[in-house]
Amino acid sequence: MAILVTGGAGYIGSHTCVELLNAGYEIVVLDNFINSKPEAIKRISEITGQSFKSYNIDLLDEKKVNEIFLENAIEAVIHFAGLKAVGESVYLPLRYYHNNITGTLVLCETMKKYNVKKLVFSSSATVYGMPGKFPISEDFPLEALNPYGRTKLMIEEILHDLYVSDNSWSVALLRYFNPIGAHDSGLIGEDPNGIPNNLMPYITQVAVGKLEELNVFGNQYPTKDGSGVRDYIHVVDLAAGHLKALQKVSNSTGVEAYNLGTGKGYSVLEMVSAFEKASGKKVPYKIVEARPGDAAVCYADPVKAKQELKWAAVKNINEMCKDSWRWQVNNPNGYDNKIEVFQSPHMSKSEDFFIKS
Ligand SMILES: O=c1ccn([C@@H]2O[C@H](COP(=O)(O)OP(=O)(O)O[C@H]3O[C@H](CO)[C@@H](O)[C@H](O)[C@H]3O)[C@@H](O)[C@H]2O)c(=O)[nH]1
Repeated sequence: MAILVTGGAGYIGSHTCVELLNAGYEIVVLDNFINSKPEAIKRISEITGQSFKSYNIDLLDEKKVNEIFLENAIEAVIHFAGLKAVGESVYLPLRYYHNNITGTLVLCETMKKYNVKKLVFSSSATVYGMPGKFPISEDFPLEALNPYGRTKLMIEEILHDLYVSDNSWSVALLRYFNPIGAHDSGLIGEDPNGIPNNLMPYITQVAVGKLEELNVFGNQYPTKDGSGVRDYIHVVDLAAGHLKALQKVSNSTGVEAYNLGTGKGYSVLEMVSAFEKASGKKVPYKIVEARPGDAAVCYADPVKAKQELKWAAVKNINEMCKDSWRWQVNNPNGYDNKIEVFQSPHMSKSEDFFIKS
């Protein structure tokens, strides 16, 4: 029996595949490689020393998705596949609704057809909108602020309806806070297209000399230093949370949402100094206007995941920064061309960050 991982070549998907293989699961990956690279698949095998089936298939292609279930004995699905850029979703709402919602409908229809009813869904803390108090627990009111967030919220609701229609389904809705970091091999990590939208890849690209300086979006928030506060979580901790959720859905029925965060908030300026300390690199920055739609503060109450999934994040901010940096230094162009030894003129402690061979 195998676990189907949709979007398994992506940032969180690839790290989860490594944890699944290391834990002895058989996996089958589906990815359309629109926002990911086939090289990630090779590297998952390189890290784990294991091979697995990977299909270059779009979830919208019902016939091909059906073939995966015909060819493999799928017992459960971890569903990462989806478009995820907030800003882009505002300009391309139909693309986001079609891809994320219809893709999920095709997946669930096929699962139903093959009597596979265990699903771990990649949701997001974005479903809390702009909460007024902290920490955020799973019973907070839900709200979407953009089409991307609305797709996550709508999919959560669709999965609830599915369970109401058939109580033999078992679904975990995992609401991620801010994943950063990378596998400590330096072989897989976040590989954004073009200029990064998110803080950590932006910081690492400044540190490696690809971007000139970081723009800190606002310093007038009601936070300790005026910059925005988020709950950053190591992607390997996040991946481990998926294995715990998989065990949970395998042994029960129902639909449950879980926050996957650390419960701690760090400001943008604290992240800059944590990164400088971990990497030995300076990160020049300037304060610019706040980004429209950004919350001042966002951090999780992770107690439900601890109690019900027996999961808690264990990696600290220093490990998150070190691992993000190692990935960036070893792969200055992401997966595009693997550079074994990268000599940055700015590097002070570079030997720490070369790919382990
Ligand atoms: O160049 C940058 C990028 C970000 N920030 C700030 O850094 C923090 C984190 O921003 P970012 O990394 O973009 O994450 P979020 O805006 O918190 O959004 C992430 O977290 C959400 C869930 O909470 C998800 O819905 C989104 O997809 C995901 O990108 C915020 O205070 C931003 O204002 C900067 O100051 N400069």
